Amino acid sequence: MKDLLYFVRRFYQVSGFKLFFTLVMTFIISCLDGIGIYFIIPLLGSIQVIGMQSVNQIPVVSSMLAYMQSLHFPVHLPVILAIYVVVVGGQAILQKQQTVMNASMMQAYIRTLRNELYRGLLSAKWEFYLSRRKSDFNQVLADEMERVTYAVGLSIQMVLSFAFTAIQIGLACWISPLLTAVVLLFGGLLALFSRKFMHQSKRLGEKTTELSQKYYAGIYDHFSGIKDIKSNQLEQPHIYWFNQISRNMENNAIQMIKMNTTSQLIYKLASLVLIAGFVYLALNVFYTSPEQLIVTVLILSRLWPRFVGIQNNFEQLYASFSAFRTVRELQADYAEQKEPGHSHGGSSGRPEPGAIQCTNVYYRYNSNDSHYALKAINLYIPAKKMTAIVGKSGAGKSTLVDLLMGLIHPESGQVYYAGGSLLEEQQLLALRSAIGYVPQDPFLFHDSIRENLKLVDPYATDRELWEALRFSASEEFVRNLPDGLDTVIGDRGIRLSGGERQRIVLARAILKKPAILVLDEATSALDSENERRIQAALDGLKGQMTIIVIAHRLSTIRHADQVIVLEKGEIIQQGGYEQLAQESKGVFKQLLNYQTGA
Ligand SMILES: Nc1ncnc2c1ncn2[C@@H]1O[C@H](COP(=O)(O)OP(=O)(O)OP(=O)(O)O)[C@@H](O)[C@H]1O
Repeated sequence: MKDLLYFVRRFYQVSGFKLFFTLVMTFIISCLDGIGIYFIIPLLGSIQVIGMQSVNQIPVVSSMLAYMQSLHFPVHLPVILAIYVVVVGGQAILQKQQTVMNASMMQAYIRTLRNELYRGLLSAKWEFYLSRRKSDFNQVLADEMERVTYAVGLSIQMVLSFAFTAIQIGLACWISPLLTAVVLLFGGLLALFSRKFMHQSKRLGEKTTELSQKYYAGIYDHFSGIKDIKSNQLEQPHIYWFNQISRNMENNAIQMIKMNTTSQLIYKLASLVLIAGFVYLALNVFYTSPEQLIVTVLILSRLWPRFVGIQNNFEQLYASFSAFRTVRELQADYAEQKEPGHSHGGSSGRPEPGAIQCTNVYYRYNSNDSHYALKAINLYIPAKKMTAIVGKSGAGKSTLVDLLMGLIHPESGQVYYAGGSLLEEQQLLALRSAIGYVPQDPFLFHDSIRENLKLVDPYATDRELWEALRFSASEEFVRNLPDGLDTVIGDRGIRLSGGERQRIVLARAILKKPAILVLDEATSALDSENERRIQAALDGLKGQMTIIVIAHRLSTIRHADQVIVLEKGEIIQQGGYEQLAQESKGVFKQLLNYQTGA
């Protein structure tokens, strides 16, 4: 309920006066609806279905007719028909306007919620993404947001429904207090009975969330690993999985419909019993006149659907509780793990390009785990020099680089940047703007090479783009592509080879003119000729920017100013390439021997 109130409050904040306007409009529509209905009574009187005498005895109607007569309005069939047409027609026109307005309000609301959620998700720390399924973000942004918006619309409708029901109960009381009391009593008894349906709705709603999360996660995984699936002929188990989950979703939806229709059926049957009971009692016990009986049934037929509607809305609202909870939990999670710079709106100033120093840094991915990915790291990375990080697989190289880029934060120990100062929180984003990063598995968007490059500098000229491509030894192959810079490279750059992707991402990093260039196995997919060309280009950058390279192939770091050797998260060797190569023992020598075949 607390979550629902939060979303209703946000709706009020987003919609402002429009909400007020739509409430007023709904009130007018409802009044017109009521007038339209009660006008049927004099209409029946004028065509002599019931006597005009009886019509005048019905309180609301007699007041309406008296008012018309005071305005010198003749109460004849054509006049009554004309008023009826104007009232019901006016109601239909307003209803149409209100539907459009409601839809635009709901669309603005879902857009605002989605924007907030998306911005929030992007402002979280790196660690936040490590512990979550990315498909859950899709699921929340698409399905859960729809359910939340629908339920908020529903709850506002329910408030209005309550108000109209109250008005109608008032009118009904005026006409027949006893009858209204009996209807209310009956409605109250059924509301108690329907608690069972609410719980069932809530449970089915939770199942909907669970199944939809599984569905999104499965599809995301399958299409991310489609190459493995195809090459290992694993289509059948995946098709089977998809069939199963689709069937479960279908069953859940059918159960929901069955439950809704069962509750509606019970209400309908109850209304039949109620009306039959009334007719019987009215005619045989109270000897009511046929006119009174018609009016009685008319009131019942107006009030009862309102009870059923409110009941049905409650069921649907309960089914949406799981969506409220999922969104709120995600919001709370990313708010708690917000990256410091984002909370200050970031800083446009770059921290001075320069050295990085770590003193006694410890880091582990899980605080319950005894395994530290980095231990007692004491390290100095000089400005505008090339530092290489080597070590066996799992030694902690990528973790160390993530730490240097401020993606993860030490559990203990400190990281100093630039002129020996501890990075201020609001400078974190400025640090990132000074970093050019080329990862092991480079990511490119489904767009042209030009747009992929321009991501880091939207104002880059074609000359600058070609310069960056030349630097990363990509000029030749890009010129040979059918549309050159405008060639669309497919999802994640699938239409390029691994080496071509690496070179484009390197060109992108260079285009950013970074103060610190980080290459995480960035040349692993290159042939020796291209690798040699990039090596030469990187050598040319020494003295212009700080370069940090992770490399498995030791030939690529021959010209590094400093080599750091990691093992099990600790620095076990440190020094110049030649110096480490000349040591007779040690991990570096071992790695070198493996690679030279010695
Ligand atoms: N997201 C994570 N959650 C938990 N543990 C992790 C995570 N990422 C890495 N690790 C662990 O941290 C340690 C260091 O991993 P890291 O990726 O830094 O090694 P690496 O030297 O870069 O390896 P490689 O050369 O294979 O890329 C490993 O034991 C790894 O299992």
